[in-house]
Amino acid sequence: MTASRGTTDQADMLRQLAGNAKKRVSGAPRREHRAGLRVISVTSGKAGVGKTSVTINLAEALALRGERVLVVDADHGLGDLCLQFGILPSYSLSQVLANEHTLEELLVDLGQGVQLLPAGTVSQQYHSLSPSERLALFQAMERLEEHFDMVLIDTGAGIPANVTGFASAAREVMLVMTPEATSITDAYTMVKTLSGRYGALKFKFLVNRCRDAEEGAALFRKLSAITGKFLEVSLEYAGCILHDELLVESGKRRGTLSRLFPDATVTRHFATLAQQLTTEGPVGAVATPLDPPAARCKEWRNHELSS
Ligand SMILES: Nc1ncnc2c1ncn2[C@@H]1O[C@H](COP(=O)(O)OP(=O)(O)OP(=O)(O)O)[C@@H](O)[C@H]1O
Repeated sequence: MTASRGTTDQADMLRQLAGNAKKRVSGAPRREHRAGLRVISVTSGKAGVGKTSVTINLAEALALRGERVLVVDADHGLGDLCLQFGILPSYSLSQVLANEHTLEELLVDLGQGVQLLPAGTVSQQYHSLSPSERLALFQAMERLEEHFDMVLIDTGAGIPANVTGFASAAREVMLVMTPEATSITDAYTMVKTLSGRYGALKFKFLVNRCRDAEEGAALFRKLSAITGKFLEVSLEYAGCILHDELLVESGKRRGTLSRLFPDATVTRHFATLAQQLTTEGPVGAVATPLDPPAARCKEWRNHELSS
């Protein structure tokens, strides 16, 4: 199959998929306050800044607000959520792609209204998947959409294509950074790469491990000033999470803040972040490079399929 033929086939398939998705959405019972599924990638320019901690605690805070949340663990590093929670998935993605099991069977119930899709090995192998396997993966992910209100994708760090591919698979990108010397450079590189590679135009920033709120806001102002000079992107400030040893403690105990420390200040910060996200609606929308009518209908972007 030639590349252009493959692209046409995929575009046809996507149009069909988009049509099906539309039908499902209009026919499926939806929570009244939901405008539709929201997919947010949580990513960073650098490893170890707290993506996984932010993802899982934000997921629980969202679930406590009544959202049905799916966490996609697309990080195959040490921050792998399965490793952190001591979970051994029953099936692998290759079995799903071979139609031996469904993606639903791969889901792990983390409790508190949060489900986990352990996809770490997928992101590792992502770019070795054939176009038809990638299509099968996104089709399978689409089938999950009616079960959830929010999807948070915990990606790996940095700019390898397997990381940025997952990071840009969502309409919204939340970049996590910390107040370290290299943080601004790393975040800037990530914004430049994502916007250059995928046309991502808006990002939401969360500063983690701050001393105080002013430190987070100051860091964001610096980053905005630099990106404003060199890049045509829109940045939004999500706020900051203070450095708090309770996060380390909850990680050690393989738990989460809302379960272990429901009344702690840092737990309230996550609740506030969840509240902002649910009340303000989608932010940081990513431009869609695909055929517009098909792309508009899809929350899981399939940009790789067109290449
Ligand atoms: N706000 C915080 N205060 C104190 N410690 C934190 C905070 N956020 C995260 N940590 C700690 O920092 C360490 C790294 O966090 P985490 O694994 O979430 O980072 P990550 O960005 O997902 O890492 P990786 O890139 O390796 O996947 C963990 O020990 C975690 O408990």
